[in-house]
Amino acid sequence: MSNIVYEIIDLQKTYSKGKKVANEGINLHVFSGEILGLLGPNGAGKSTLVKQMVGQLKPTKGTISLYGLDVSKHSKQVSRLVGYYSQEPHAISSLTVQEAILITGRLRGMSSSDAKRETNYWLDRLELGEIRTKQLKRISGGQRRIVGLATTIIGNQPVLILDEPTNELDPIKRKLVWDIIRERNRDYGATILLVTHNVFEAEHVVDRVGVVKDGRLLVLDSVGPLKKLVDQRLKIDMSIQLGKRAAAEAMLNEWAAVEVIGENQLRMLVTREELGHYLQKISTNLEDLACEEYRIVPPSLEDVYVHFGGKGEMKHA
Ligand SMILES: Nc1ncnc2c1ncn2[C@@H]1O[C@H](COP(=O)(O)OP(=O)(O)OP(=O)(O)O)[C@@H](O)[C@H]1O
Repeated sequence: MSNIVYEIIDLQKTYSKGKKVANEGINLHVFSGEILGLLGPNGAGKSTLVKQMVGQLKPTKGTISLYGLDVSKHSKQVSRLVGYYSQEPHAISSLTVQEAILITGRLRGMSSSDAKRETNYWLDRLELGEIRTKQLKRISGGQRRIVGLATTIIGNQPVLILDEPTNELDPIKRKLVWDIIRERNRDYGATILLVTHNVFEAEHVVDRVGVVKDGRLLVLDSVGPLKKLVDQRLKIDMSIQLGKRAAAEAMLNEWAAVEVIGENQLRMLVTREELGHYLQKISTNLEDLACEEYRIVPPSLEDVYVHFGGKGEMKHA
C-alpha cells in the first residue's frame, strides 16, 4: 500500500479573476505518519494551499488527491478523514464550549457516549473546564482557539491540518498545544500538516519543512539537510546593559564583525574553531562590555527560513 496521504500536482490558485496568483506550480507529497511544517511570510499562499487541501477552495489548475481521492469531488470523505484547524473563529458562536466540542464529535459519527467521554477528556486536558458552559462569543480569542483545537482533534481523524495552531496563545498553552501535536502523531499515528510562523518552536516538532514564498514551494526537505544549506557559523548572542550597546559594539568590532540584532542585543558570528577563543575574550571582558548575558546559538530552522526569503515574522518562545 502506498504511504502517500496527499498528492498535489502542479497546483495553481488565482483570486480576483486571475489577477492575484496565490499558489503556482506546487507539487507536494505528504507521507503517512509525518509532521510536515509549512513556513513562509504573510501572504505567501500557505492558507490558500491548505484550504484547497480540505476542499474549501477549488484549485484553478492542477489536482489534489487524498488517499487517491480527488479532494474537489469527495468533500464528505475529506471531512471525515481530515481534522482542519483554520485561522477563522467558529461560525456558530452562540454554542457553549462543551456543545461545540460535543456536536463536532457527533457530526463526525461518534456515538453519544463516546462523544461525551471525549468532550470531557478535552475539556479537562485543555483546561477548559471552568468555561465549559460559556458561549463561544463570550470567551477570549485565545480560549476560542483552544476550543478550535479540541473540535479539530475530536473524532481521531487520521490527518490533521493545523493552520497556525499556536497563534495568540500564552507560552504555557503553546507548550500544551505542541505536546498534543506530538502526541497525536506519535501515539495515534496522525499525519500532520502544520502551518506556522513559530519557527523556533516548530523546529523541535516537524519531520520535514516546506518554505512557501510568493505562492511557490521554494524548498522541501528534512530539518537536518535544510540546516546544512545555511551559514554554518555559530552565533554568540549578547545582551548588553541599556545605553551601553554602542561602546560594546565598538569594542567587539576590534576583534571580529558584530551585528546589532536588537535595542541591547549584539551578535558575533564565529566558526567552531574560533568559538573557544572568542568565548574566552568575552568572558574576561564582561564588565567592560557591559554584557549581562551571552549564549551560543547553532544554525537553526529560523536561519533556513530567513535564507529562503522570509523576513521578520518569526516568533520566539
Ligand atoms: N479571497 C481572496 N481574494 C483575493 N486575494 C486573496 C484572497 N485570499 C487571499 N488572498 C491573497 O492571496 C495571497 C495569499 O494569501 P494566503 O492567505 O494564502 O497567505 P498566507 O501565507 O496564509 O498568509 P498569512 O501567513 O498572513 O496567513 C495574499 O496575497 C492574499 O492577499
